[in-house]
Order: sequence, then structure tokens, then C-alpha cells
Amino acid sequence: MQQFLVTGGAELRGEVTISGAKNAALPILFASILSEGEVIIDNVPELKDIDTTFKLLRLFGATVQRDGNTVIIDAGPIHSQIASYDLVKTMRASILALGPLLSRFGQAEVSLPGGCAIGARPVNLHIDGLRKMGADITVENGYIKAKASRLKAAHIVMDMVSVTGTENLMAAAVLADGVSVIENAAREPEVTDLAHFLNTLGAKISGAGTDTIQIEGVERLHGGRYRVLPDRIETGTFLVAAAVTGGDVTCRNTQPGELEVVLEKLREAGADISTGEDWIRLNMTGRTLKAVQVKTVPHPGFPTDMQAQFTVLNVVAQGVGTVTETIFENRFMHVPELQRMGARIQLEGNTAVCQHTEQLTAAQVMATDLRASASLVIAGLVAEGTTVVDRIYHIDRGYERIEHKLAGLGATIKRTN
Ligand SMILES: CC(=O)N[C@H]1[C@@H](OP(=O)(O)OP(=O)(O)OC[C@H]2O[C@@H](n3ccc(=O)[nH]c3=O)[C@H](O)[C@@H]2O)O[C@H](CO)[C@@H](O)[C@@H]1O
Ligand SMILES: C=C(OP(=O)(O)O)C(=O)O
Repeated sequence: MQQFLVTGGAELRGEVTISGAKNAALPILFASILSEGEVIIDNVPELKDIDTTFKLLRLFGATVQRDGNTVIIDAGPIHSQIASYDLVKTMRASILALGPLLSRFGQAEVSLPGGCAIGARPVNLHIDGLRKMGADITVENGYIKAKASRLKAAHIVMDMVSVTGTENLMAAAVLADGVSVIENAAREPEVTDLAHFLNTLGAKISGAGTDTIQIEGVERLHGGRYRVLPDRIETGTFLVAAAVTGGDVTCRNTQPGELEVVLEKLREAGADISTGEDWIRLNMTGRTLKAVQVKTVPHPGFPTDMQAQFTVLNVVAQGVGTVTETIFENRFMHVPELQRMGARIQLEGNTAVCQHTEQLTAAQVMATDLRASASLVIAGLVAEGTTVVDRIYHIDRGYERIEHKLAGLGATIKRTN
């Protein structure tokens, strides 16, 4: 199994180009199932999760061609609507096939994704919403089996804010009969990006980015071309890496507006941050890193996908910082691994209390999920010695060529075979 060897000590300096957002590209690729014409999607990152999505789309019968970061999909030849357990278990976002398959073809069988390292992550809101739209759904032998003639529009009030739940229902409602409304919708930029993509193909969606989304059903979607938005979590990860190493890094091809709370916390931590239309520079040279208090909440609040990285920031910083997780019940798997590197962190319920740690020391550590892996790599950048990060397949799910990008900023990081 591949590992990363990360040798600490270098201040990160230079420029890094941010890739397209995994969490926008995935729903967009699945929603292309709805289109009767050819769809061209630009800025699609090269990631394990994207490859898994291609495998699923090809199993359904779609043709998928990739040329660099551009992907061309023709959903015309789709003849199967079954997403099997062996693929779904490797990527929870496979659930995003459910809404589009059912809406376009009147049937879908998608394996239940099951729990994962960060929590149980049920999909009841996806199922309840589709039932409200007239689908007949049973859960048998680990599969969600859904049938409908044409979905009918519904007024759906989500019990909890769910990102992929909102995306699945919004995509399903695009071809439904009538005007659907989703209340308490997720406001994440990736939801808005999916709405913009669908509107490019002829959908009639308004209100994405607010907590009430309205979808006027249409008979069909045509083809079109769309560019995926930049990855705000990848951007945030590089900014934290720059901050903890006392470096000076400019992220290019990004959108500062998507990261307001994260940038605010980094400023509070003592970083000098400047922004332009599509870049963010974080300069920590000669400045003191100060611990901050963060609490994860749905967008536009502090993102749960950035909390593991801020746990490391708080350990390196002066003072006592806290990281409170309110979205997932078990998202602190990185803490015991960081403790093995000497990090002074105490878990109190859903809060990690982080104390300044004079010097992290290298250790062999195990990645347990995507952002936990990123936090271990960041810790390795400031630890004394060479940290070995195991199970990096987690990081490959969501970071495009992270070792090349970090090496380009002066980090010493190698992938073993
Ligand atoms: C592919 C993708 O975009 N993944 C993101 C998405 O995951 P994902 O869409 O899976 O996360 P949700 O927003 O759905 O989860 C939020 C909370 O709602 C709960 N819940 C969700 C659905 C449901 O039917 N029932 C239920 O109880 C979950 O267990 C969790 O506690 O949003 C998360 C929260 O910002 C991010 O961490 C993930 O990176
Ligand atoms: C939790 C994440 O992804 P997923 O929902 O695909 O597991 C993430 O991107 O941090």
C-alpha cells in the first residue's frame, strides 16, 4: 500500500494552482445523466472519486471521455440503472446517481452507502424527498430500489441541512411535472454550481445558494458545456499548510468569496491575507500564529471539511484553541494520530481542545478519512523528522497530485510504491 513520507522543516513558499472542486464535480457528473445531449464539463479534477464516478456512469451505459481536465459525457446509451455495492462502498457520493436515474428513466437501484469513519451518514432525507415526489421506494438486501412513472413536483422541507440530499432532490425535480420547492436547503457553493450547470442544460432552477430552492420541471435537458468551480477545501488546506509552516503561498484559480469564514479565521490566527478576483495570498513570514476557536456549521459557516486542518493549526499556534464538530458524530479520527506525533489535544465531547505544542515529532501515522489524511500531511510538514502516512488512498479521493503541489512549494514529500 502506498505511503507518503513527509519531512518537516520547510516554510512553504510560491504559487499553487487550485483544481476543480471534487464536491461540485461529483454531483455535476451524475446529473449529466439527465441530459439528452452531449455534455462537456471542464475543470474536472483527476481524483479517485472521479474515476469511481466514471466507472459507475460507464456501467450504466453512458460514454465518458476524458481529455485532461475536460470530460465529455453522453448519457444517451444508458441501459442499466444499477449502482452496485462494490463501487458504492468506495464512494458515498454514489448516492447522487439515485435522483437523476430515477427522474430520467423511472427506475434506479442504488446500494445503500453504509456508515464510514466520520459517522453513520444515513440517506433517509434523500429517500423521503423522492417518495414525496411520487417514487415508490423499498430498501431490500442493502439496496434502495426506486420506481416512478414521471416524478411529480413536491414541496419538501428538509429536516436537516444535507448537501448531497439537496443536490439529489434538486436534480430529480428538474424533470418532474410541476414546480418543486426545497426548504431548509443546503447553501454550499457546490449546490449552487450544480444548479448553474443544470440551468445551462435548460433546467429552470432559482434560489440556489439560499435556503429555499425552486425548480420548475421541464420535459427534457439538452447538452451543453460547463466549468466546475474551484475547490474551496483544497484552497483552505494549502492556506493552513502555509500558515503552520510560517510560509508565503498564493493560491491561483480559486474564489476568495467561497472561503470567507475560513479566511477570517486565518486572519484571526495572525496571517496576512490578500485576495484578488481569482487568487488568495497568505503570508505568515515573521508573524506569530495564534490559536482560534472554530465550530463547524453548514455553509456559510465554518466547513466541517476544514476542521481537521485547523486542529493542526491550533496545535502549532500559541495559546489554547478549540475545534467543535457539530455536523458529523465521529470526525476526530485524526486526533489520536496527531497525539502520536506529540500533539497536545484533549477530546471533550465534540470539542478538541488544542494546546500549543513546542515541537511535533515524526511518527508512522494512519490516514482514516480524506481530511484527516490532509491534517496528517500538514502535521508532517512541521514535525521534526520524517512522518510516514499510511493508507493514502483516502487522500487520493480528494486531492489532485497533492505531493507535486506541495513539493512545488518547497515541501519534502515522497510517495512510496
Ligand atoms: C460529496 C459531498 O459533497 N460531500 C460533502 C457533503 O456530504 P453529505 O452530503 O453526505 O453530508 P450531509 O450534508 O448530507 O450531512 C450533514 C448531516 O446530515 C446527516 N444526514 C444527511 C442526510 C440524510 O439523509 N440524513 C441525515 O441524517 C448526516 O449524517 C450529517 O450528520 O456535505 C458534508 C457536510 O458539509 C461534507 O463534509 C462532505 O464533504
Ligand atoms: C467527507 C468528504 O467527502 P465524502 O462526502 O465524499 O465522504 C470530504 O470531501 O471531506
